[in-house]
Amino acid sequence: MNKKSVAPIKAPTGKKLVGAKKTTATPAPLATKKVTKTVIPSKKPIVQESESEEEDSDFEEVSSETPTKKSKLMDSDDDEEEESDDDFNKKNTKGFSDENQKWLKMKNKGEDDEDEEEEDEEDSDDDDEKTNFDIQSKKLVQKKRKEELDNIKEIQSDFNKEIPEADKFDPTQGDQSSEPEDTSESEDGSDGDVEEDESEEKKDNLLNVDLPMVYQRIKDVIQTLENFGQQRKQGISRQTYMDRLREDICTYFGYSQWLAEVFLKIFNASEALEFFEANETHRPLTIRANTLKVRRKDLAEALIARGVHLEPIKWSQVGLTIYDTQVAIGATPEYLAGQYIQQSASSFLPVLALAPQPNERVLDMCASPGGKTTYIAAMMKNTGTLVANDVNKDRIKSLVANIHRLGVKNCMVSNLDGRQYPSVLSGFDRVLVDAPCVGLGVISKDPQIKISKSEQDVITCTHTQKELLLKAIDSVDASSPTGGIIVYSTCSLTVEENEAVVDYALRNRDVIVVDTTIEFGVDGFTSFRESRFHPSLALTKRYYPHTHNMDGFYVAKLKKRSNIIPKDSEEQQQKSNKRKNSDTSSSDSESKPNKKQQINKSNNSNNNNKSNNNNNNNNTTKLSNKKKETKKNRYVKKQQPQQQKKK
Ligand SMILES: C[S@@+](CC[C@H](N)C(=O)[O-])C[C@H]1O[C@@H](n2cnc3c(N)ncnc32)[C@H](O)[C@@H]1O
Repeated sequence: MNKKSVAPIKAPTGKKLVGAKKTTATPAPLATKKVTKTVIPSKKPIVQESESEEEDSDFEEVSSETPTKKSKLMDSDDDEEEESDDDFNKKNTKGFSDENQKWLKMKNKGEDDEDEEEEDEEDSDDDDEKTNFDIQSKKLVQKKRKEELDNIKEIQSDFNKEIPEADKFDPTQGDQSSEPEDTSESEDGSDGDVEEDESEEKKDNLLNVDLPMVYQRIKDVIQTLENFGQQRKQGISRQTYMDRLREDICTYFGYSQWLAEVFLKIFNASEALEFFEANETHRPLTIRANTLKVRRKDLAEALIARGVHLEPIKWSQVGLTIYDTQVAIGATPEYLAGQYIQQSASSFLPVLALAPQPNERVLDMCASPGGKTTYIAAMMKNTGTLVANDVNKDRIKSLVANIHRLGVKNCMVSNLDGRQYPSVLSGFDRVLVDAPCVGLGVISKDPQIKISKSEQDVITCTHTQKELLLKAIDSVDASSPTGGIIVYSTCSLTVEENEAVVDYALRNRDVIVVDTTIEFGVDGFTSFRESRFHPSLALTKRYYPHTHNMDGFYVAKLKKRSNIIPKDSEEQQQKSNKRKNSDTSSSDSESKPNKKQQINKSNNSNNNNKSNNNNNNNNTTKLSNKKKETKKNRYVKKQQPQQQKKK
């Protein structure tokens, strides 16, 4: 399978929903007034409206279980497997979108299931109501389609306008930017009135920008960059074109210079444009059926009966994309009964990679508000022990509410800094680190990110992410008969927050990168500008709004090979250096680290390094702080029997 070309969430037409190449229309830019109407076409999904990764934070938290007539609640101990789409096709439902008809067949078509018949009889009273609903639904669909067409016509008339040759970008003619002049350098910065005037002037200027012209120039410059040899103006450097492009991206889409540059480094110019455009539209609204309470097909039938147009997410056994709905998705009896949770499709991925098994010990280190925790519990079939942790006390409330509402019974919640973990509890079979991040994958949900985030935010996050990941690894038992697995994920896209963090873990712990087992996604970077990462980073996966029609995401799966913590790792050296700096009384001779030990990371390598690691244990770096030394040695000792047990 061509992994890069898979579009996992599709519109019922089978076309990718997002991707500027497919349409002549351009997305509504931040500064435009004209093209602001968001139309939900009849066969396009409803979009996610929440402002963050908190899947159901907008929803009322109620834990009552109120099964409806149509929705058969499963006993939470029910051992039934999640259904395949084939099973689903055998079942029936009132038809909605054409695509739904393929997937959910009409009732009473060759069904011989007695229960179904009984249920049909019961439901016959509802038929008139449903017919009425069908008519209303069709009218709504037609109205929306008309609105959509009108909107597209409006956009097209703007963007098909011929750009006068004189207005096109000519790098030989100096600065022709149509964006406002930079008035930030005020003559008298201390005068508040002057500043206010200038800011008003800026706003006015922004509204006067000829956005269609800027957009056309973005396309022209990209075209030139793609055929640079033939199309460049003589003597004009690629950098000049790139600078023009960045400026125009900032003007048109409203990004800070820094952030536009970040994405122009990650993507080539035309892909960057697709990415920026995708961020102007929301991702489809998706829900996850809670298999502790209901099967996806039963939930789908119940929701369809309420006037919800939906489709299964093809690559998931529990996901549904909502295309249109007559009812509030966060207030149906099925929702209140905990049969589903609103969860972005990308949020399924780390849990699929983690693949928790029944009866295991699993830690979700950064768990609130619990979208992934509750999915993990469902995959564990409410058995074993699941520990859900979050440092933020306020967010713990929504975590606990979701745990209750979804009927999770194998979970304990802790409110700690994840970095405390191995010293509080360890020996887990699997750990998920869904790390706090800058959130560059969720710009469509929170457009403020375009201007609010800075390089410093990335640096701060990266630091925490590295520490959390190392502690997550230390919390796992390498000799777990079923696991020894760590999954690291973020909803951000910088290489610093993703591949660089995993590479740091490879250099500091005895772990290897393994396949996520998710069949789609773009391979992680093994090199990025001046950085070089371990080749196995290609096994990690990136997800993009413009490629996969889901929030930007990163997923890496690690397998722990031994419980040994190299004493001369970068991490230890950094700690040691910190201590040296902070404790002037400690002499240099006391705190010098050992020579850096290289761990052989090759997946095919034998365990030669094991003896090195063991030797290294006796070679513990001297610590200036006695207390810390005692604690650390205790930890190493605690780990040794596990290492022996493994062999
Ligand atoms: C991306 S969100 C997690 C989303 C969650 N996994 C879900 O699926 O619903 C990151 C979480 O990490 C938490 N967090 C931040 N720093 C942390 C730390 N040092 N230890 C533990 N949790 C932390 C934040 O409070 C936030 O809830």
